[in-house]
Amino acid sequence: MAPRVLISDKLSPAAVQIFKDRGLEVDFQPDLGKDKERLAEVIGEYDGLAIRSATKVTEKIIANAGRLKVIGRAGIGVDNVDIPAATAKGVIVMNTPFGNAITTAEHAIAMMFAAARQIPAADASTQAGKWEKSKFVGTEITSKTLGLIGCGNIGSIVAERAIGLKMRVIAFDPFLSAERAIELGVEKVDLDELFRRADFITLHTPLTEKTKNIIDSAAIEKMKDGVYIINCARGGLVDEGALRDALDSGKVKGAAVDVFSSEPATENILFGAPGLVCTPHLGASTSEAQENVALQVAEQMSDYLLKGAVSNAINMPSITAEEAPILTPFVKLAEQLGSFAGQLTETSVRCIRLEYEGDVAEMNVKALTAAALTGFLRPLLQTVNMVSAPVLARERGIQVEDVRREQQGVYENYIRLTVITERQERSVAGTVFSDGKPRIIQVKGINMEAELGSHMLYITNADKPGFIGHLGMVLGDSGVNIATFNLGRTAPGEDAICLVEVDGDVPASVLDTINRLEHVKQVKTLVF
Ligand SMILES: NC(=O)c1ccc[n+]([C@@H]2O[C@H](COP(=O)([O-])OP(=O)(O)OC[C@H]3O[C@@H](n4cnc5c(N)ncnc54)[C@H](O)[C@@H]3O)[C@@H](O)[C@H]2O)c1
Ligand SMILES: O=C(O)CC[C@@H](O)C(=O)O
Repeated sequence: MAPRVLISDKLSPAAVQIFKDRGLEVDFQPDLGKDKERLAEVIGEYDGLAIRSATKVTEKIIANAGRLKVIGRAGIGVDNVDIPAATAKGVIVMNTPFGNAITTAEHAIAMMFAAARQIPAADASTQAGKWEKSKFVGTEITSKTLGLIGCGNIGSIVAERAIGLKMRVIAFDPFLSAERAIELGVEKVDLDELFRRADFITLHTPLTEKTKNIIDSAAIEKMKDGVYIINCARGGLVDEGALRDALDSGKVKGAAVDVFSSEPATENILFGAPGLVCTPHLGASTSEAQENVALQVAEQMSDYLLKGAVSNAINMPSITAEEAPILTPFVKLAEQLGSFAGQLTETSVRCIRLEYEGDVAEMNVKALTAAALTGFLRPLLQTVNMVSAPVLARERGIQVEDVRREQQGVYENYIRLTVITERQERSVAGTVFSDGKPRIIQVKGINMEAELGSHMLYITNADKPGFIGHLGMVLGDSGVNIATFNLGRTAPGEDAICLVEVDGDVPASVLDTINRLEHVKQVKTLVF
């Protein structure tokens, strides 16, 4: 059955066409996102949800989304999605980080001019027939200092444009490297210096605990008299009450605001303030940007739902469409190794170590580690997947390590998973042969070569004559058919392991009989 996608916001119809062309079923209901109750009722029918900013994907929506695999945000900010809830449910959240960056940067520049020259007020006055030339004396921007708070995708485009307009650009961004600053032609400064020197301040950060109210009354106090503030990033970065006071007093000469602490902002403390220019979150609203983000989100979601390729995900390592088929057998192996170890682990786990050797060490090991953790946690948590597993492991205090090495032994690719508990270390290793099938090649340091079937018997025993015959008789007498039989031992007469694939469940009474056979130390059924 083709995956089903719901578009619950006003996305460009280009997205609908892409989904259809890629063979997905798509429902385009551009106003559904605003109706939380209805969305919660229907979301269970979909594998994918494509949104802009009007749809709030809350914990409740996610709880009802039984088959949802991916949420695609046609835009940058994902603050309308409960990411922890999505991650815990194993739902990938992806955005389109570049599709609207130029358009939003252009809006910030337009808003800077609009505030500096009071264009909206002058327009309203002129169209009202007032011709108030002397009322609208503006501020020239050439040679002025523009202070950027946040110099990522959008901030750096704003910087380039502002430099083109002959402004001096200074930037505060803890993650901006000295080299990148030089490349952009911006001067990296600390926040206080930015407040002290900037004639215009523009914000381009996400809203986080650190950036919330980054411009408050104390910050405004440090700024030049007559400064201009532009916010086309997120409401909540600026304390609106403090900005209102500063506009009323004239400390801030103008402010251009596209985003508000509460949206849709049908009323706001800023409205009516002198020098204020507002737009209703229009930063990304050009036909070009909307087309870009819609096409991009539809391609990304289709790639994931159809091929397992992951790009621009907030909560999952990327997997390209090219690498997805190459990675598939290794994902299966990593998941099997995790599952094998998880089913044998009964005490609390301190650390899981993944060692990747040979060709596989060159692959996307983040994804493989996520697959191994998925397999490991599945015996405990049925709904875990590659998205939720790393977070769930962390929440359970499990330290996860991965190591990559060149080929060490005979296997061209080799993955070993070691579980370290309070009591012991247990390793299981595997490889993928050229037939694309994963094999278990080592258990607790004992070599063997086993393909895992859906039902396996794991037996540890002493390597003594007659044991295998007895085991075969117990299984045969109980009507349990053996599909494959794999053996390994440390040395003749020493510790041995049997991995037996059987056709179906082994009743508890049969396990009990095997357990009582001479030389058996442990017997367990494993399900894959
Ligand atoms: N108005 C709109 O319609 C619209 C459109 C697109 C994006 N946005 C918003 O614009 C913002 C920026 O988007 P972007 O694509 O440039 O994001 P980005 O991730 O490329 O850049 C954000 C920058 O902020 C920096 N940063 C993070 N914490 C910081 C802090 N405490 N102080 C200073 N800098 C900090 C990061 O290092 C990064 O360089 C986002 O909030 C996004 O949601 C708004
Ligand atoms: O979809 C929009 O119009 C706004 C998008 C913007 O806020 C973003 O973060 O990308």
